[in-house]
Amino acid sequence: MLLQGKRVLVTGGTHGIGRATALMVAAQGADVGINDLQNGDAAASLVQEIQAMGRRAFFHAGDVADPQVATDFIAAAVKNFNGVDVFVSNAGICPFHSFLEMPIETLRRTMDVNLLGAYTMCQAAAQQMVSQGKDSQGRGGSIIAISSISALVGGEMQTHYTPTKAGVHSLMQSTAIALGKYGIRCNSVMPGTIQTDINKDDLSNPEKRAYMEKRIPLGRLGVPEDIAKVVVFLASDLADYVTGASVLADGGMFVNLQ
Ligand SMILES: C[C@@H]1O[C@H](O)[C@H](O)[C@H](O)[C@H]1O
Repeated sequence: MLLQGKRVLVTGGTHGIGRATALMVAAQGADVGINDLQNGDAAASLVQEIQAMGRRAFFHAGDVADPQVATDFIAAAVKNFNGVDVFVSNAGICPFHSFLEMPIETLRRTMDVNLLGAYTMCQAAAQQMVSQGKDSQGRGGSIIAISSISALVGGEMQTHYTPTKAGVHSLMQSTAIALGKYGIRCNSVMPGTIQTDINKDDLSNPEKRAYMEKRIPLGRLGVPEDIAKVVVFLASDLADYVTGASVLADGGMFVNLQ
């Protein structure tokens, strides 16, 4: 069990990469706090599934774009678990849209959820981790932000999205420096094209799907568990000397020029 007794929080945790992460960290021995926009069947069944593994779990509804939700989510972690050891900033949106006609509302919403939300959530988690102090091995906590291959490359219909993913990657580089003295590690994961709700419509176009699959040396689109495994590594003591890093998990898509 790589995460025995660790207290892990996940945003955007009731579906896709977030859900797979919540289940996999629980399977590795962690207690899990989940945040997502709405409470509902997905949240309730996830909490039940984790409790059925013998772990503690709670759900906290709220929009990450609202900084107050960050404060409240951490307060809920203190109430339920007496603190936090691992924070996974996963909540994100990608409403594909052309650049020239991009509505300001779509741009603002994408920036507020993907970057402002990641910033305020990671800051609130770090403030709590600093107040908890280091453990006997000098560990102060692990913050993991879900960035993307799109932090490194562009997307015609993602001009509002790719800057936020580059921003999340950069945020982890700077917080790694700011928080190293507290024994807190900060890293990003860069998923490639992972089949989730976020791109279901986009990949329902057979040409687009075939084009993306052809770009992947491992020959398949990713699944949420492919990313959850990387999160478990970065959350675990196996990554004790890993901070300020970014892990591409894209089946080789990024390097595949020719
Ligand atoms: C929505 C999703 O976002 C990812 O970051 C990457 O850009 C994928 O290709 C896209 O399908």
